[in-house]
Amino acid sequence: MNLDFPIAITKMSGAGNDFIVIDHRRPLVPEPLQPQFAQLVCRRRFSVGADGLILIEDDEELDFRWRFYNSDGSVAEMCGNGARCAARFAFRQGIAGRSQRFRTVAGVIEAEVIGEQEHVSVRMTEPFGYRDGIFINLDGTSYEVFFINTGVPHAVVFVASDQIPVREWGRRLRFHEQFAPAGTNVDFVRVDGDGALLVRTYERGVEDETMACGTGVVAAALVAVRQGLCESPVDVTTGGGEQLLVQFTGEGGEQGTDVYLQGAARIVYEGALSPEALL
Ligand SMILES: N[C@H](CCC[C@H](N)C(=O)O)C(=O)O
Repeated sequence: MNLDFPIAITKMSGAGNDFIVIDHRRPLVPEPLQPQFAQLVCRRRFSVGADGLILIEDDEELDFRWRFYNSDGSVAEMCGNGARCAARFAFRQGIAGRSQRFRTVAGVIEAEVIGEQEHVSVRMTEPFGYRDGIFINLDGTSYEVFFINTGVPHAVVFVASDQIPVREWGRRLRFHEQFAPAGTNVDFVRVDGDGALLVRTYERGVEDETMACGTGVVAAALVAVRQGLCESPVDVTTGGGEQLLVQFTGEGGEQGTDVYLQGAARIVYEGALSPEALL
């Protein structure tokens, strides 16, 4: 790919959901090449490796806008963990202050960079499209599957144990006709006695389990509250073992409003891509 190397990148981790973030206010990768660029740089072991690519760009009225690509090169409307990382990056680069507003395909995201502990809180887009009463057989047992869009589509399944075949069951639901043609992310949720959640997620566009999914833990919390299984604020342990906090007003489901996601957004390293990162 004939680009203007070296290309400065920042590798970030939002609770184990990892991203390559690039200051793209000076266009470096032509738009038609961006999906392929995302696939190549997100390829683990052969390149940087990540669940997604975030390009930060100027916006006429907001602090910035972003382009978000999954590791398979597909564009996603929103990414909760990626939004937290983008806000931390923008603050560190002087692109925005601690309180920020930026544009995504799903809508305008408000973010707050909190203190020095690398924590960021983002206000999510209003959830919509809540569905229940979908029963799907997974292991000889019929599970009720809930659906809600928290910026991207999510199917939510409550399980008694988190020791389940996330990749196998996740793929079956991700491609299930109930969620065609857009497909969906899939969240497997165990509710603890104290009303905390453990959430393991199969992500559309990564096509594997990720260590955390921000819109996924929000979907899980909204459905769990709607089902009377817990109350906001909801502590969530993610598949990678890190903690995220979801809080909102209202009864959950798509009646959840003022939805916030908070957690760490870590800067892992800063570096520069060489042309060999795209072979
Ligand atoms: N893979 C998702 C987008 C990223 C969501 C996830 N990483 C998050 O933190 O919300 C999709 O294509 O719908």
